[in-house]
Amino acid sequence: MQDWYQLARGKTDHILEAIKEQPFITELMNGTLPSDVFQFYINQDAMYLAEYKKVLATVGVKCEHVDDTQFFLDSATGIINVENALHQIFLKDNQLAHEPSPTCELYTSYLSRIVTNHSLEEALAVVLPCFTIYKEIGDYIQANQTNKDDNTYQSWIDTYGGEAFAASVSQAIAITNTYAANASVDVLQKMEVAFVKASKLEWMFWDSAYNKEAWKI
Ligand SMILES: Cc1ncc(C[n+]2csc(CCO)c2C)c(N)n1
Repeated sequence: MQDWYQLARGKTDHILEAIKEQPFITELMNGTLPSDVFQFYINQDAMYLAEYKKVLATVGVKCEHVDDTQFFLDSATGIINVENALHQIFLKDNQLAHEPSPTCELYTSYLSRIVTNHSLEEALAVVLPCFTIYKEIGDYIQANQTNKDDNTYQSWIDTYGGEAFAASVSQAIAITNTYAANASVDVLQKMEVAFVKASKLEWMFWDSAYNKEAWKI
């Protein structure tokens, strides 16, 4: 029998395929992504992560089982360690922006609204693409690149591809599947909407970085 994640993942095939074709991803894989574009991304991502770790901590607090709570609190702490290390390598303090782009604002606000005002099941669904899409894209880049010894962005790629990150992604999927197994048809429908929308926002986040998205006014 198909579990909830397999079903929801199936609804996002077109989004994953579109992400793999984004110039941000192809140029990151080739090592040709302009450094100012990557800087923009890392800068926006630092602001995204500052919100996302609070979102994960909130999901943890809402979980019913102590192990699930522990998982999300550990993941929130992990962000501070792992992602900050990446930002230290790639983020240049001299030209830091402090205003989130429209897409960064939209994504973090959407996550926060669902996690704060909606069910635990929708909260689990909305935070999941952040784990699963980075895992799929990390693995995709590692499998298709031909320049592992000579890519400026290799430490970013290796953070999300490979085994260490895989265990945490599997656990996030398993927890979400467990709660989905007891959810009503109505809640399952809402979980799918949240999962698909967050997946689209992952596409938009890379797109907005590539185009250095600014506020129109
Ligand atoms: C926009 C955006 N989406 C997802 C990630 C990846 N990510 C951020 S926190 C986390 C969970 C624990 O590490 C993961 C996988 C990112 N960096 N930026």
